[in-house]
Amino acid sequence: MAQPIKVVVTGAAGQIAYSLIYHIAHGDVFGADQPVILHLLDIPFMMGVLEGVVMEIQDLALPLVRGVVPTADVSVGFNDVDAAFMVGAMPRKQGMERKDLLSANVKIFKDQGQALDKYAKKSVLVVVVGNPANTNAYICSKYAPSIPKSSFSAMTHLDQNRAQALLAQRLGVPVGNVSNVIIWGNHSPTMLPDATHAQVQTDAGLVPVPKLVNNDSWLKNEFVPTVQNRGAAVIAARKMSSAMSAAKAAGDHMRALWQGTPPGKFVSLGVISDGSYGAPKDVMFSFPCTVKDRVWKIVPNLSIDDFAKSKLAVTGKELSEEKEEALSVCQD
Ligand SMILES: NC(=O)c1ccc[n+]([C@@H]2O[C@H](COP(=O)([O-])OP(=O)(O)OC[C@H]3O[C@@H](n4cnc5c(N)ncnc54)[C@H](O)[C@@H]3O)[C@@H](O)[C@H]2O)c1
Ligand SMILES: O=C(O)CC[C@H](O)C(=O)O
Repeated sequence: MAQPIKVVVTGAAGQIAYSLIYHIAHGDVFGADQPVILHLLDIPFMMGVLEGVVMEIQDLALPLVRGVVPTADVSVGFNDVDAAFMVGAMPRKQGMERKDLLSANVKIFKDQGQALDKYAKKSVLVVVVGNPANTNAYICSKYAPSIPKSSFSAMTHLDQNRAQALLAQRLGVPVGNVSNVIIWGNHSPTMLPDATHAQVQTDAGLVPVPKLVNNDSWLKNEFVPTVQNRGAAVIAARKMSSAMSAAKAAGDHMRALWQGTPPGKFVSLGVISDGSYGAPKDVMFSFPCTVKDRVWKIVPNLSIDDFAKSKLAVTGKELSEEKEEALSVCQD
């Protein structure tokens, strides 16, 4: 069996981590043969709660767990880690604007970027979940200059899963038969969920989703806003931010990075933009990607129509504005 890898989860006493830790410990993310040492980082006030989480991990009796390190000290939490789930941040509550999160959370990612730079392996893969995820990932990477920018990504896999599930429901097919839905841009209501290149596995082979849906108005006027606003809908119903589905998506995202994407399949990742598809450069923009040997590549040459182009411009502009605001918060 392989040597254990060290995996840090920040915000380890919180809602998302409570589900995410199980996925990691069970082998759903890094593989059924990959032992893990779990580094669980939270703030000093949460150390009591974290003790309870550690007891529960022990009581899971899962064979892949080879150690658990609960801590409020970044030099311990990030020490020599191979993979990092950056979850620890304030979630939006009902009545809060998404923008309220930026000033509250972005400084956490500056500090933790600096800590990753100092203590983590240089080969670490960093997935940012805490909101605003794309801009936090940008800041985290900026303050960790010794780690390649391509090792940082922001999670839009929850939006991808939401879009995939909505299409499966509309078409009356199993969700696992739908693939290659794309999330473009920011993990925010400006994102573009795009079914143009999505496919359904049928008995007759792969069939394009737009052909099966056969209703452009539904795709533009219902599918897109439903996915864009799903996070807010969950908050309105639960009075708390999505957690079980966010944890599953964080595992899906890291699994794609760690184990690669199947032939012909895309995964949406918020990654440093090279300006592909007219996106602004040097922001963490969600693109369709393939992954091989832990290296992602933006899928080239996909057709995008005028509707998509106009939406990409809006979400790109939002990301550029968020980046400027975050940089100014970090200078305060
Ligand atoms: N990208 C996505 O799709 C997505 C989806 C859902 C939620 N989120 C975001 O994930 C974040 C976490 O959500 P949650 O529901 O788990 O929140 P939560 O409040 O339940 O847990 C957050 C945890 O982070 C901890 N924390 C705060 N500052 C920290 C720091 N500096 N270092 C380490 N830990 C710290 C808190 O003490 C708490 O235990 C939120 O920002 C939320 O908006 C993102
Ligand atoms: O705060 C929000 O609007 C969304 C919270 C979370 O990112 C989600 O998508 O469920």
